[in-house]
Amino acid sequence: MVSPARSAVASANRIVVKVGSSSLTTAAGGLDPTRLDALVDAVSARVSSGSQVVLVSSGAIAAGLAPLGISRRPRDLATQQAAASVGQLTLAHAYANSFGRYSLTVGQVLLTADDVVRRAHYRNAQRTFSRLLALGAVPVVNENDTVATEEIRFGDNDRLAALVAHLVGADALFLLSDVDALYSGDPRQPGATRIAEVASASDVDGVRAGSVGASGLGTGGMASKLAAARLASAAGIPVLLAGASDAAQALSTADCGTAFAAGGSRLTARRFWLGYAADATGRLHLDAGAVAAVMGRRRSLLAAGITDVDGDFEAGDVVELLDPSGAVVARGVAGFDATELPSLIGRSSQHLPEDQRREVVHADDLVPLAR
Ligand SMILES: Nc1ncnc2c1ncn2[C@@H]1O[C@H](COP(=O)(O)OP(=O)(O)O)[C@@H](O)[C@H]1O
Ligand SMILES: N[C@@H](CCC(=O)OP(=O)(O)O)C(=O)O
Repeated sequence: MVSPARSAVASANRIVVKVGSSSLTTAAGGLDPTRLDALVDAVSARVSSGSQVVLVSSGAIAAGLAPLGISRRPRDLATQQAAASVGQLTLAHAYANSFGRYSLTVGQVLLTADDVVRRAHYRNAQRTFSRLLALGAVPVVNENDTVATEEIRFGDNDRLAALVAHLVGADALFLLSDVDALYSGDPRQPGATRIAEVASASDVDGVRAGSVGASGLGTGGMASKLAAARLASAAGIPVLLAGASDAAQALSTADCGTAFAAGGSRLTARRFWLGYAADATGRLHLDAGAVAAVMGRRRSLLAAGITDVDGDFEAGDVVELLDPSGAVVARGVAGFDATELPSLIGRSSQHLPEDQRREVVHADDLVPLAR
């Protein structure tokens, strides 16, 4: 029987397809036109069957290496940026030509983390995607590597793709890679078994996901794909993780790879931003009672349940909420400046001055995170 996640992915109307560097390049480095064309064939077939597709493509750095005479992926940011600057042009040109075979027009969208993290930018990006799709174009997205600094980088395109999937209101996310599915451990090691369905977060509890891919060209390996799949699933979007060489099958019938079910209902743009996209500037450490109240009973966080505070934040900033073991369990908007809290924490409301008897994080501004 086909799982609900798999049929949701197969019949999704608006989709985001992410492809990794290792699936677009030759062993010797540089873009592989045959593989790029095969991907475009599969995406174009999905478009012609009525879907709207946003393509998140890595490969700029990899594509820029050969023209610059560099033989291995550089480690320093400046050379990565130079390679991306050269390679992004090659990549965009290759997509424009390849989609042109189907009379499809592509639009290049290069995003920095700020475009997703800042609310005004987020809405601006939403408008751009919406208009591009309405006009029948295929948006081709990448991180704006040339200007992204270490501090503000998304870091990997798997996360970027999950964020874009929410941003455009996608019905499914496809993560296409050089491996055909999720395995219980790195498939390069003996004994790893293939996982076809992930119905809930606990299904991947025992999975060992490496952070370095086989090719050495991409970033993040399977660990970043798993994190992205969790993120999308938490946002209510089902995910198919499949081999890029199976793109035609993945995008038509979805009967390959690993299907991740959407967990829960779709978060509103604001709650998704709060929980997963915004930068957190501080941390509130909670006692066990406070964790149960905010996570289980969806209550506001009161000063009485906070044991410690760190970071330099102001009321209105986003902070992380940690359980007694130090794990981040939720995020929310602080109701106080960091400097006000040390004299309030651990005290119940009736013992606080009247003007400070309010929630530290209001329930409406608090997003429990998926495990
Ligand atoms: N549990 C796992 N399941 C599947 N692949 C894994 C796992 N752990 C590590 N890997 C490795 O992750 C690689 C995919 O990551 P990567 O090469 O960075 O992909 P991409 O370039 O598509 O983003 C696979 O080739 C595989 O060797
Ligand atoms: N933005 C970078 C890709 C970063 C990245 O996540 O790569 P990958 O792991 O191959 O998806 C580039 O275009 O080279």
